[in-house]
Amino acid sequence: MNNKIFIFDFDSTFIQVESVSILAEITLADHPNKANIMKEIDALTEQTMAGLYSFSEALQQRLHLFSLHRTHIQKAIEILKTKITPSIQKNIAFFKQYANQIYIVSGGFYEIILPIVKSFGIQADHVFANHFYYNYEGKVVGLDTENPLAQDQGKIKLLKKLNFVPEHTTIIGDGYNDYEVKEAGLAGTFYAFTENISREAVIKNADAIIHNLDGLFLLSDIAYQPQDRNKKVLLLENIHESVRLFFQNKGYEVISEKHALPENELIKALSDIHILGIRSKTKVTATVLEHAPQLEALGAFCIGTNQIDLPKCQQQGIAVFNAPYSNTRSVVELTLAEMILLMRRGVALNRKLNQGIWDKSAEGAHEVRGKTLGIIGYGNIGSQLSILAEAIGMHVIFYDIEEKLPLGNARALSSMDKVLSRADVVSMHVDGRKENRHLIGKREFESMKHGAIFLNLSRDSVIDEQALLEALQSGHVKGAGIDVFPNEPHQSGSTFHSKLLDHDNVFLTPHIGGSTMEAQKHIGDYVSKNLHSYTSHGTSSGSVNFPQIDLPAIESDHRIIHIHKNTPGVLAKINGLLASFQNNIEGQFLKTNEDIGYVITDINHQVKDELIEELKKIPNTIKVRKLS
Ligand SMILES: NC(=O)c1ccc[n+]([C@@H]2O[C@H](COP(=O)([O-])OP(=O)(O)OC[C@H]3O[C@@H](n4cnc5c(N)ncnc54)[C@H](O)[C@@H]3O)[C@@H](O)[C@H]2O)c1
Ligand SMILES: O=C(O)CC[C@@H](O)C(=O)O
Repeated sequence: MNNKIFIFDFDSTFIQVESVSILAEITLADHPNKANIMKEIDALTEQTMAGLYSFSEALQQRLHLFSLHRTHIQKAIEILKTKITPSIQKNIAFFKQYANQIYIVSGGFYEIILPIVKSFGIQADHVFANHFYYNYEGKVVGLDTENPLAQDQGKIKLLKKLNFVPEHTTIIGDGYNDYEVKEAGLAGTFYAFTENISREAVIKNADAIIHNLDGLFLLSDIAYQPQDRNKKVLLLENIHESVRLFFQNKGYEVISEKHALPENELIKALSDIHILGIRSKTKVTATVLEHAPQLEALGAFCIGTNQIDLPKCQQQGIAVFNAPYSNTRSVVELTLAEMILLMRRGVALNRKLNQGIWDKSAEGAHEVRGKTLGIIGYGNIGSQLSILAEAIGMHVIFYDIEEKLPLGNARALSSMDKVLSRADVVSMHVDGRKENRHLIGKREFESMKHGAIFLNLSRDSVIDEQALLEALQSGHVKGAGIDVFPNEPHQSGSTFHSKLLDHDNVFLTPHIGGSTMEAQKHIGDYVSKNLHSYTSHGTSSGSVNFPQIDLPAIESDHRIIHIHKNTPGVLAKINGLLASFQNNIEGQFLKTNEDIGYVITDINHQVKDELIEELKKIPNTIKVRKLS
């Protein structure tokens, strides 16, 4: 329908909330009477939106209840960008496809609305709203009252000026003033939009009630195909709640489980999943991946990715993301705590006291100050531990297979054996690569100082548990702190077995090095943002197995992703096909690694399904996706 005009309201329609309430929340943050003022503001909004009170008076009254500055407006924009109505966010492609026919008409504020709707392809001259006046200090001193939208019946006055053909005009909103446009004969259709709020006075007058944007697509004769209506996310292992909300707000369908799934169940669960989120427990094997036909991206909501078959992911064009630093500090803090506790024979004394035995003695208890800490693996965790250990008076020596800058007074030694033989405390912080399996076994424990403390908060495979047990039993190793185990249970609350249970100076924790509220929230934010950027814009930065391309959100172009085996000539074939479909390339980005090539192409036409099918037929193609 080329001549159709869609007019969208902004507050509580395009976004989930009223921007005036967010502005008030920000400016009144420390105000002693905040709660009452907010109530007054919300009541005024409600009465106006239900058509019971003068719009212009309510607008002025609300703005007088708090004092607004330019900086508050910037802050509000950042908050409101995260509060876009889910079905609107999900259908960004609709706004881009129909950008010339979509208008925003709002009693809200132009300066807030424009930066938000711009990324949906809506142009500045299609946005109508109020404008602030500022003084020289950036303080808001009023509104442009000449603007019809600052006045009563403002939308009607504006629509008269715009002079659209009423029969071709549909207005979509949650307020009585949206309905009034239809009542005045300026729009042929009014849809009450109830995804965020439903008002009796508004819905009873509507041509139809639409609970989300899908309603509009059903009722209007438009050729838009919602694209990610069926995009599904599976989150396992109790990933932070904010991740589920993030994806739901972006319009994905989310399934969230507290535990890991064994291979056979994972295979069943993945049949229609586009994004999988796991932590360290879920084993994503080649067999699992072969049964995940829709999988586009995989998020390890942790540091380690050794539980994932990364080469197989690459072969199947599945991008993998992790959070390389978000729980680093949490692991370091626990390591320090364990080190101190074990140096004081804390486990044994605590156990005795719990049995009712008072054993007040300094025997075998030492300060960590002045002792030597040997770190194996001086990566993110190892190097941060080094700094904090020095701060409490330890000497630090370390070994890493790669050349690393020693921080503070730490000293790099030329072999692991040298570190093991000189350290009072040995702490493992290597990654879980295959070559590190049983890096520490009988010989290595024997080469440690008599009475050393040993810590492993890295990966279970790194040590030979039986050898550790023997070293503890012989007293050669005085104490151990272990956070990672072979055969960790899939689910919290399960029974756990280990050779190391019930030992007097062994401090065991259920793989919680990174499990703090702070770390889990940071991990959640970081990985989910990267997963969404990848599936919606093609941005691969932060991926551990894909060539890194960092791109802005798709503006007005149509974007195609092509993933192929890294062989010569594929790009030429892609471009040949694009030309044969009469597409003009507006931007193209190619990066390769040893195995794959990753091409992102923005073209000037809507991407045809036939083109995608032809692109898939290019030899060595792994995956093709159209993004808008
Ligand atoms: N317990 C937990 O909850 C928890 C939380 C986070 C991370 N981890 C684990 O901790 C480990 C370290 O994490 P990170 O973020 O510091 O990783 P990182 O990749 O930054 O550092 C690992 C370092 O180990 C070095 N290394 C690898 N093999 C080695 C070897 N054989 N000898 C010496 N050095 C070697 C690497 O060169 C690298 O510098 C990882 O195994 C990670 O999975 C555990
Ligand atoms: O939280 C987890 O499951 C894993 C923690 C840790 O081992 C990591 O790799 O980040």
